[in-house]
Amino acid sequence: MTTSSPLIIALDYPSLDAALCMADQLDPARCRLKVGKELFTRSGPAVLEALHGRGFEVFLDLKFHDIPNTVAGAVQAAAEQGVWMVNVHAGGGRRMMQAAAERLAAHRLATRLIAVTVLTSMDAADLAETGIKVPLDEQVQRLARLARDSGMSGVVCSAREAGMLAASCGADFMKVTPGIRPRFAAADDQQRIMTPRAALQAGSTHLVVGRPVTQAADPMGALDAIEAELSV
Ligand SMILES: O=c1ccn([C@@H]2O[C@H](COP(=O)(O)O)[C@@H](O)[C@H]2O)c(=O)[nH]1
Repeated sequence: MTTSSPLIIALDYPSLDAALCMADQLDPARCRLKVGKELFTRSGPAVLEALHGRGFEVFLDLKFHDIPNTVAGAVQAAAEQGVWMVNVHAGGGRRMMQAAAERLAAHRLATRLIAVTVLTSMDAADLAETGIKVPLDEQVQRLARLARDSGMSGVVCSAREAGMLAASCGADFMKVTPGIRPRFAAADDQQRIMTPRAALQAGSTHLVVGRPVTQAADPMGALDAIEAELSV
């Protein structure tokens, strides 16, 4: 089932059972689901099969970052398992991203392919410590343009950069934004955060929400509150 909702719920759980317990409370008409490194490393492709069987579109968030041939093979493997979207790190460079995009095209695989710019858990000081001395916004802009020119359908960025990227890369270029924090939620390890409503208004095309829902005392109540905020 496909949905018009911008919400992608991050199933960051240590077991398949825990992830499915949450998925069974959710509705594929109301959100997509994200499978990340912890859950996939624990459960493998079985989790994709289980979520697809329940009608969900799945974003496989493994952030591939390796030599072009390796990443192209990994992206192909993900797409052949029917995921809606998969990602790589834009820092892997043009030839890596192009190889991945070309592999999908060569096999007529319609999975969306996007690239991570600067992790939402990082601030300017974190970035500088890695040796990147330009302002954080400028680095996000540079990587987003490189991703677009290398055949990506969009990027992962924070909602704070979504407006800037809508102007430079176009409204249709996907701006998938984690670091979404409703007013009732803690920031946790996220540095560049925004509320759901502000993120959509800023130009995010998709909102990734994990702990504010999955770790809430009342997860469905938290999701209802987020949806209510978005529909105001
Ligand atoms: O820059 C990035 C890229 C990916 N993520 C992932 O999104 C979710 C966010 O979860 P929260 O619990 O809402 O913080 C998580 O799975 C990350 O791996 C990101 O946060 N930032």
